[in-house]
Amino acid sequence: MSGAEEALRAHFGAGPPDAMGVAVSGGSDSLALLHLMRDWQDEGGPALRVATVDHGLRTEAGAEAAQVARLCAGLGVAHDTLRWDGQAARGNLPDAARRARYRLLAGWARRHGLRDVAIGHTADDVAETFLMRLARGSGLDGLAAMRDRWRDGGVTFHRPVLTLGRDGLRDHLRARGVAWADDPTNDDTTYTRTRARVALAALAPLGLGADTLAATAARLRAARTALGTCARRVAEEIAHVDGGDLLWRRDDFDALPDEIARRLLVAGVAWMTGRDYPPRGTAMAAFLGAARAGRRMTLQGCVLSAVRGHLRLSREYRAVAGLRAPSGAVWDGRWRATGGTGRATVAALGPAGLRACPGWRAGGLPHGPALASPGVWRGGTLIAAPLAGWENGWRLELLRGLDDYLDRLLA
Ligand SMILES: Nc1ncnc2c1ncn2[C@@H]1O[C@H](COP(=O)(O)OP(=O)(O)OP(=O)(O)O)[C@@H](O)[C@H]1O
Repeated sequence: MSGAEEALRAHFGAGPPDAMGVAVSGGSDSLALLHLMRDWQDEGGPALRVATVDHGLRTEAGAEAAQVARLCAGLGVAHDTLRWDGQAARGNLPDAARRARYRLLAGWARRHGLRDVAIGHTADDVAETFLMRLARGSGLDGLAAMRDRWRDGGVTFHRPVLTLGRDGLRDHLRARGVAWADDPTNDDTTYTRTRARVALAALAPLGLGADTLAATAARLRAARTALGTCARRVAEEIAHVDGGDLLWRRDDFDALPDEIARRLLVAGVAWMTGRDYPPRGTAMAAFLGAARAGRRMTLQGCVLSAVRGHLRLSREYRAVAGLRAPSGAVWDGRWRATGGTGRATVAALGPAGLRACPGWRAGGLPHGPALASPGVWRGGTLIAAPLAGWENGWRLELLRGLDDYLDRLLA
């Protein structure tokens, strides 16, 4: 067995799935992944099904998908082309395309009863990312290598060739006479990744090859995992949820090293807002400073305050003042009103809601969090405010609880 075959099989350990999907763009990395997986299938590895995403962004993309389909037909593997209507996307297009790709792949896998999907990131991708992050001044989290597997949308995505170099994978394809598609953006030096690739080639004579940098990034990933595990243990001890707020015991928080304290805050903000991307480093440093000083500060629509021996993270009223959702639907990404009868609307209590609910202090929430907390309204009239102590037949269910927060500390 070649080293590449061994590495690929080692990724799955003793219990590989019976069947799995492979995401193949037509580039060398994912084509080599496909061939390695296909050889394994003959020797008892998972049965394969392949998908290519046509993002509709380059004219050649359709032809490349058709080329992958032909190749799969030759290998006796089922192939599907998934199309994305990228016209609707705004903002950062490559990022939107990447997110859409994972969403489409997860949906495709679920439709075909596949719980695992392999993608072709390599050690070169890790090394290029490492250089790009160095250039941005990233710390441990940014420099750590990408995960070799993660769950999303009910599917586990695998990177079985993450420790292998691109050159070796290309040799594997050449030996089999397989041609791959070269994405023209790979030579376009307006892309940071292309410049990182060029820089990497220049660093090789120093002994700083892709494999060396990828090995360092893998060590940093192990360190990141260890810190995440410690942060989670600390949070289990000192954090709790009250209403929709997250609280940490202040004495314990103050005694934490900055690195752990920062992780507790970053995960708290992500938990509250549902955003995947952490705040910028400078903003986060200021937030940590405010936490240390017990000073009020707002970040990404969340408010940090020091109240009665606790640090309290709450939703900012301004961030949710305009949000409306029919009862039964999800409000602010994390609340659902149930139990009452008839149609109603969920919206923040705000000043009008608190006026309509004079006993709101009975709910135990401070004034700011009470303003931002959800109430149930009908035609502009408040009919229930369960978090402010007035249930009136309605319940408000928090869809992300403490466990979700704790899990984010490991992510
Ligand atoms: N159009 C596509 N169709 C199917 N799979 C794809 C497609 N594009 C990428 N992939 C899968 O994702 C893997 C990584 O590709 P690529 O490096 O372009 O991904 P990315 O996540 O967009 O990149 P980045 O590393 O810049 O975040 C490929 O090896 C392949 O398995």
